[in-house]
Amino acid sequence: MTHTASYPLLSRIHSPEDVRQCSLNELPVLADELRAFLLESVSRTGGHLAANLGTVELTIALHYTFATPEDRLVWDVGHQSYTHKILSGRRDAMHTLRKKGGLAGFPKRDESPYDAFGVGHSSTSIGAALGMALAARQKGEKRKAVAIIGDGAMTAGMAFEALNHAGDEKADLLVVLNDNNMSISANVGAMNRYLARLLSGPIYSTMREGSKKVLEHMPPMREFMRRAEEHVKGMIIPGTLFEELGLNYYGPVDGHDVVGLVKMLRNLQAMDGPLLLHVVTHKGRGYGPAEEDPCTYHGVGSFDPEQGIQNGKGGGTPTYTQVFGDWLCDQAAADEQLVAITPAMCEGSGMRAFACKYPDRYHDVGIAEQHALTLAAGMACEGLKPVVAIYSTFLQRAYDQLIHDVVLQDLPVLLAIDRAGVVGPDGPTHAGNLDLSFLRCIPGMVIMTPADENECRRMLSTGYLLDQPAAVRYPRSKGTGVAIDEGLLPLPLGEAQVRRKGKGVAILAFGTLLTPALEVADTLDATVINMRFVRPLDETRVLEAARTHDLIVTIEDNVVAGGAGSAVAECLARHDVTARLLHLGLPDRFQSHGTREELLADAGLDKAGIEAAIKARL
Ligand SMILES: Cc1ncc(C[n+]2csc(CCOP(=O)(O)OP(=O)(O)O)c2C)c(N)n1
Ligand SMILES: CC(=O)[C@@H](O)[C@H](O)COP(=O)(O)O
Ligand SMILES: [Mg+2]
Repeated sequence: MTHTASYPLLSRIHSPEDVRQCSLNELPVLADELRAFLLESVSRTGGHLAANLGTVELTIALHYTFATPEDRLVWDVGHQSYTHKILSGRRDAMHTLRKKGGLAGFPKRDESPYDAFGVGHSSTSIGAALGMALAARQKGEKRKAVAIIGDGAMTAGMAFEALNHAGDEKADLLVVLNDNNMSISANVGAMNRYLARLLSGPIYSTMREGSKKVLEHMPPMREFMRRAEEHVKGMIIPGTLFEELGLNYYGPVDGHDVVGLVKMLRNLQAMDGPLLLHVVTHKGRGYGPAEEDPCTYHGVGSFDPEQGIQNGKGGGTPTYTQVFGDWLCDQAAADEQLVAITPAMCEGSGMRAFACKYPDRYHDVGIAEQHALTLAAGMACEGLKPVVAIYSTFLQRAYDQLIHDVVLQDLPVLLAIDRAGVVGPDGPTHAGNLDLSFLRCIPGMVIMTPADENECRRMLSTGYLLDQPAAVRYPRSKGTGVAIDEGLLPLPLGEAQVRRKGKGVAILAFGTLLTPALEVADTLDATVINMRFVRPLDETRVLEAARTHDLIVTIEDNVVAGGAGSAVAECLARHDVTARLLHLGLPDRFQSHGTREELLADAGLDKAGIEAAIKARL
């Protein structure tokens, strides 16, 4: 619960309507209280901290100015929407953030009428807000649609596709570009440099104070624009890229001056047509450690704000991500044709060491998954050996590029698919539950599911050495603690491994669920086969198991529909072998947020669930 003593003004706010009752002078006080509340709350629950600290004033100003929820606020990614959640009636539930049954980490349409659009993946805001604006126009409804998008999210093709359309449609849309000069790590690309030029160039430097004053004192914008539109815009920033795309550009303005923001937004509110407001913010604002190191404070676990996050080396069992990062450096040392590509997820994918060691062979393409795949294809055409490290959920966006540009041309690109299967607190937008299903149907792909970290390393070597497209998919978790080979030894392609010989039941495990499968097998005296490859499937082992056991159980951390178990069923059907089959996997619905362990247990994929399901079938 919020302590009234600590947050006297914030504790009076139960909805945006209450915000709108505040005087302008109270808004900076509200911002201070919100920032303190955010730090206190997120340091306990974990979540996305730095981006939220940076958008406090902007969020207050938006709710203060616009008639939400009638006017639509569409947050891009949504990792910066905590102030929005707090102001729209969810303050007292913030302690449940990202926990099972609690508030989602992103805006979600069924969580609140103020969440105009469900998000999690980047760069959808302009398209969605444009859709809402066009719908309002068609229905004859007068309301604003506002997209709030970061400079990182602005690097994606989707954002440009929507801008291109918006400028042409002349729809009633406001795009607020929240420019903090950061993605998760440093932002990249020519667009980023262009935005920096807008901020540092002589025009902005000399006009900054002047233009701010012009805007603060100008009469209501509609009237003003009628009188001198071109003149004023010319005074602020002439000829921006956004103007060329058909949006009226305003700014850059200070995103931490809440009163100035309100005045600016009120002016823009009175204008029609597509507008873009360039707002400059500081990621991590107000909390020293996060201001200095916004990357570390982008997404945090719980920590003591007095101490800050302690980045000890930690030792212990490595995560699959770390295993990939180590393998990448070792493989790069062994082969100078190796190049590595990330769509803006350097740290999350374990590539920081590689990026420092091999800067010329490291390519952060921005939030551009589609481009990442096609770029890799182009490099492979010229004899390089690209490794694309990508989260399972974000690979969904590059599906056509994978099929059309990589696999159809049989190019040797290795996908290191992290965050496969159950992910956890980020919820369904970030779940990697579908990849086996959507990869398995692509002719010519090799798909590997390591059961432990050593196998992960060996599978990466296997995929790398193949002269064809290959994928290794691994979860967001620590390994099992097995010893890891130092070399770069491949595995025999398409060969499963019998891990336990039993009778009656044969468990065919794909990936890290081998561990609970082995535990269950000890109780049931079942055979366990570590299948390793979803494609090519070890058909010999599958057929043999079917012929010598009463029940075949397939286990995977992918949805059952179309997953690895389906591959087994198809194999049996193809060979006209009849067997009793039990498919264990993720359910045929989107799983909500919670810890990985909770979500696996909910799906019946912990030891107890697996055992119960098999016994029930027996
Ligand atoms: C399609 C997709 N790719 C990658 C991500 C991971 N991701 C989340 S936030 C983020 C950085 C966004 O930068 P920006 O829009 O500038 O927001 P900031 O964190 O700086 O406020 C990235 C890469 C994502 N959510 N969606
Ligand atoms: C919002 C977003 O997409 C990322 O910040 C994501 O939450 C990172 O997830 P990991 O913590 O698994 O790297
Ligand atoms: Mg940013």
